[in-house]
Amino acid sequence: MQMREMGEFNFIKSVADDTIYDMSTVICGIGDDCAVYKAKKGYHQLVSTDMMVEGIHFSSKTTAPFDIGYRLGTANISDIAAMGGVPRQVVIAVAAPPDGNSQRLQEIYEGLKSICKIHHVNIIGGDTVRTDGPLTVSLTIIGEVPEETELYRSGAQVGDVVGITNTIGDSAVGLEALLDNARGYLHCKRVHQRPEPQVYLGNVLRSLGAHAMNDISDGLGSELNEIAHASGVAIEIDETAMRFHPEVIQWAKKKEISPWSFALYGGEDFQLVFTIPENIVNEVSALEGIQLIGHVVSGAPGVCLRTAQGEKKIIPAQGYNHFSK
Ligand SMILES: Nc1ncnc2c1ncn2[C@@H]1O[C@H](COP(=O)(O)OP(=O)(O)OP(=O)(O)O)[C@@H](O)[C@H]1O
Ligand SMILES: Cc1ncc(C[n+]2csc(CCOP(=O)(O)O)c2C)c(N)n1
Ligand SMILES: [Mg+2]
Ligand SMILES: [Mg+2]
Ligand SMILES: [Mg+2]
Repeated sequence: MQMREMGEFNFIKSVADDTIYDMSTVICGIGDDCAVYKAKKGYHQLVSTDMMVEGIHFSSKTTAPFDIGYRLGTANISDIAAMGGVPRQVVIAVAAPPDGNSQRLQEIYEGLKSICKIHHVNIIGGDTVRTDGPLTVSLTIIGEVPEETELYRSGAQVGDVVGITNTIGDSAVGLEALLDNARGYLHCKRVHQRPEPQVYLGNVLRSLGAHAMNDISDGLGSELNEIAHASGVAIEIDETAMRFHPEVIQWAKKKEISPWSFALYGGEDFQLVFTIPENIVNEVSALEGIQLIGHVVSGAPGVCLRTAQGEKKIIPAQGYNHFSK
């Protein structure tokens, strides 16, 4: 059924059930002028918002409707993870073309509900409007973190070790493989379509005493530069320390480019990049899904890659930029 046949209020009704996955915090969900939730004493509230636009963040070639909702959830949950927090509540806004299929939107909600269920995040409200432009979905998320323990981009200190969670560049390879109709590359395609936010590792890193953290949405080059500039430090990444997923290496070889270009400038991995003091390096490196890849050093704020031959190459802040292409 087209959205114009279904109408705004029937659409809202059709997506409003099965949206609360942690009853203990919600006083009023979908249905009134505002949602009402309980904030926990002794915690800071975290708020962030990220949207997805058809043709920019997804297309019918790259992303099924379910996965649009899933990735929208991940992009937002990931920002809470990047502060060391726990995600709690979301509100979603939808701008839909009137001749669009309501079933497709309901599938987007199924994807969003699926990732929210995993992380016990409640969908407590939203907004629905018509647009003559592309389908646009926007999510605002609320999370919490024990007060004064949240991790900022500005916390890196000279002497810290730099790490990431899991592997990166995977999503960008997945996107290229999907756009090229390449066979295989199932891991990378999966990461592009259903990335997993790193809430658990973000919280473990915070409780162990990490100094700074950021999530990788635009590319490691961009995120590391954000940490370096916010903290007023220089960051050196060791070229030989990074382990890439075998599919990333295989794709990079096929395209005759370095796997680093996917990791540094690809984006949408939704892994975490962080800095930790020397005294917790052993504990952190014993965690599953952690790679230590560099150091925080003194010097003018910026990021460089130390090559196997000992050369220093500057890593520019050149991740994905919506207005640079
Ligand atoms: N249009 C805007 N108006 C006000 N603040 C904004 C706007 N766009 C972004 N911001 C703020 O700018 C900061 C950086 O936003 P950005 O979207 O780059 O966050 P990010 O998590 O690093 O990246 P991504 O969007 O890729 O997840 C955040 O504090 C965000 O709230
Ligand atoms: C069809 C299609 N083409 C290109 C891309 C790549 N892409 C779009 S937005 C973005 C950065 C994160 O965005 P934001 O900063 O808004 O969080 C990236 C890497 C894609 N996902 N789908
Ligand atoms: Mg953003
Ligand atoms: Mg972020
Ligand atoms: Mg974000």
